[in-house]
Amino acid sequence: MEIILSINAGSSSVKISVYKASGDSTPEQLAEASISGLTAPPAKLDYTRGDQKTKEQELQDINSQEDAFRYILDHLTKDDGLPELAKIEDIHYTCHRVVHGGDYPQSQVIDKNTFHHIEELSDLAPLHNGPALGIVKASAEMLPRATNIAFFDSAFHTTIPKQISTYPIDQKVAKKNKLKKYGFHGISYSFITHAVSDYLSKPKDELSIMALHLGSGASACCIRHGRSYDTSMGLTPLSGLPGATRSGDIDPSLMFHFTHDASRPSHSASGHMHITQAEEILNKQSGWKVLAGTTDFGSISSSDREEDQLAFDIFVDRIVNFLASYFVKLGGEVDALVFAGGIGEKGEKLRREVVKALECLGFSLDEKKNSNIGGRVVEDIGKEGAKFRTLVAKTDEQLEMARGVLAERARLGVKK
Ligand SMILES: Nc1ncnc2c1ncn2[C@@H]1O[C@H](COP(=O)(O)OP(=O)(O)O)[C@@H](O)[C@H]1O
Ligand SMILES: CC(=O)OP(=O)(O)O
Ligand SMILES: [Mg+2]
Repeated sequence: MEIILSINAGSSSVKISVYKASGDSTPEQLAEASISGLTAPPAKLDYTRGDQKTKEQELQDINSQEDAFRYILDHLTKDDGLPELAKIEDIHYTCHRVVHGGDYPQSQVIDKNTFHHIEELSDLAPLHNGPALGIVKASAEMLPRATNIAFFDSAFHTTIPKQISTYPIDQKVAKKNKLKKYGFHGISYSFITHAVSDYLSKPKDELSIMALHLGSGASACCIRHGRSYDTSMGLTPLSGLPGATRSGDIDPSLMFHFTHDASRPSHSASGHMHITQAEEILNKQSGWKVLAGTTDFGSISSSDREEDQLAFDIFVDRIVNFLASYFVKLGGEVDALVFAGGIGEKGEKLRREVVKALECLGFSLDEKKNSNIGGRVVEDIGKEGAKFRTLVAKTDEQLEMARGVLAERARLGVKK
């Protein structure tokens, strides 16, 4: 038996699942802990082990992804109901979600070389890779016997064709500085592709879907024949859809009119976090936080305040822009529109408004199904007789990574 710790560090949360695996069988989840609200303190802990559930326990002094990781590890090893993890040495593998993996098309065991390479990539995604590397370091120090494996959010998108991933800028500079569309949330899109392919009993390489991963960071993905063909995020997770604290797409020259200090280093620049004021403003001081004064899209959706409605309408408008474009890119051959991520899974009203906008294309919701999402991995919320399907998928990046370890031991060079 092997124990796998799967760590999903997001921009506002850290989710960690513990799995037990025998041989190459499907990993069995023993417990799941998540700390959310890192961008809107106090942070809150949710913990599930079997029937035991703790919800929204407020935590003090948890301010970063690394704090959250240390807290959860301590919580797991002290849980008497989790004898499999009584000793920290019992953990065989730690999977790390690393947002920016450059051109890595697959997961990698983290050794000195890969760590250094990921560190170099941090310049391209300083706000995302920094915290993940903090956790990798802490994990190497606290779990010296575990094998650390990095799973990249960008890997799923290495199939995007050149005409879509190339920015129309001087190609010498683009090549030298590795400036192109990478795309993110790929671990989630990979999970969604598997789950929908199973649900529809359609082989992955025949499956074409338009998927939305809507969480603190939000993105859309056009998946053609089981592979990423286009996605809304780009060089960094800033582009595309707006999010909890991110602007999403804007006119690039807007920043120079917003502040004269755009190119100055930001006060949160440190160590390998070289970030400018512009990056700080567009990544951390924009989106729902400044439009509506909250990063909780649930409360935005249920409010009739003018600023909340504006935030909500902006989101619907931007999502529809991408879906319309992806529908055309897929030549109308779409097996399903799929909602996922915290907002995609819980945002009943958002799903209703997005699908309403797509009615002209042949998507339609069943109101009852839309308001009664149960516990299944994939649920059909489309109206019977609609030309295209609409699904909700409970995405699980931790499980996707744990499965990846078991399925790819040989390539990764890790023993049973
Ligand atoms: N009932 C709800 N309706 C709409 N959105 C919700 C609801 N409950 C939570 N959310 C949103 O889900 C987001 C978290 O999504 P999640 O995918 O877990 O985020 P992360 O990007 O941190 O992984 C929260 O920021 C919140 O805005
Ligand atoms: C890539 C990205 O934006 O991740 P998250 O939604 O976790 O911030
Ligand atoms: Mg997430």
